[in-house]
Amino acid sequence: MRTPIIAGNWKMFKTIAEAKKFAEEAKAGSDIAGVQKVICAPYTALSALSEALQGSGLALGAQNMHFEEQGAFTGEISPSMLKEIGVEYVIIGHSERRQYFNETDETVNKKVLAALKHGLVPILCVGESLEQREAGETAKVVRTQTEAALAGLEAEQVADVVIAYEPIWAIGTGKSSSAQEANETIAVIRQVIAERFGQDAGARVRIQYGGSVKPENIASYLSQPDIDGALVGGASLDAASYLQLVKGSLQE
Ligand SMILES: O=C(CO)COP(=O)(O)O
Repeated sequence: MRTPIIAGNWKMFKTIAEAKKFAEEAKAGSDIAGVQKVICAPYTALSALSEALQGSGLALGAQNMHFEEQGAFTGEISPSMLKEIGVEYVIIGHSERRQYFNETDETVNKKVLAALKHGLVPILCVGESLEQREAGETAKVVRTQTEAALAGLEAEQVADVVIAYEPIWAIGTGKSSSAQEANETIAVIRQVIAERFGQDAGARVRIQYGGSVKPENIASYLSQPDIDGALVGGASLDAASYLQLVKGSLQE
C-alpha cells in the first residue's frame, strides 16, 4: 500500500511573512493522518518555514538545487545547505526549469543522485509538451525522461523516489488531463521502472499527477489505481485550499 503524497509547489510566490501565515493556518489540518503533506517553498522562505511548520504535520521541500557539494557556482544552493535547514524533499526537473533554465536530462540525473546521497527525497518531474502529445509521443517522452533521470540508481533508491507526471500543457492552464489518461501514462512510467529496476521497485515507487489539480478534481485522480498523489501549483497557495486537497486525497 503506497501512502498518498500531496505536495504543494509554490513556485515564485510568497514572502517570508506570507509563508509563515500559511504555516499557521495549515496547523488546522495537523490531525489529518494517512497522507504525506509537503510544501515546496522558495529558498528565501525555507529557513523560516522550517520553524513555522513545526506541529503542522507538513514536511518542507525545495524547488531545485545544484548537484555539487560546494564551489564557484554563483546563485546556486547545495544539497547540504538544504539539509541543514530541515528540508526533506526537493523538486527536480520541473518543466519550468527545463524550459527556462536549461535543465537537461543529464543535470536532472545528477541532481537526483545528489539528492539521494544527501538523504533528500527527490520529486522528479516528467511530462510531455502539447506538440509531443499531439504527435502521439507521450509514452516515448516519459519513458526517455524517466530512464535518463534514474540512470545509475540502485533499485532500493528508486523505490524512495517520488515521481510527478506533469503534462506541460496542463500546468497553470486550467486544462487538466483526464484522470484516466493521467493514469495510463503513469502506468507507463511504473512499467518502465519495473522493467529497469524490478517489480518491487515498480510497485513501491510513488507517482503523482500534476497540472491544474484543484480541490474539486483531486478525488478523481486519487481514485485511479496508479496515481499516488498530486504536485499542485496554484491551488496549494491558500492553506484552506491545500488542506481540502489533502482531505480530498483520502479515499473513502
Ligand atoms: O506545475 C505544477 C506543479 O508543479 C502544476 O501547477 P498548477 O497546479 O498551477 O497547474
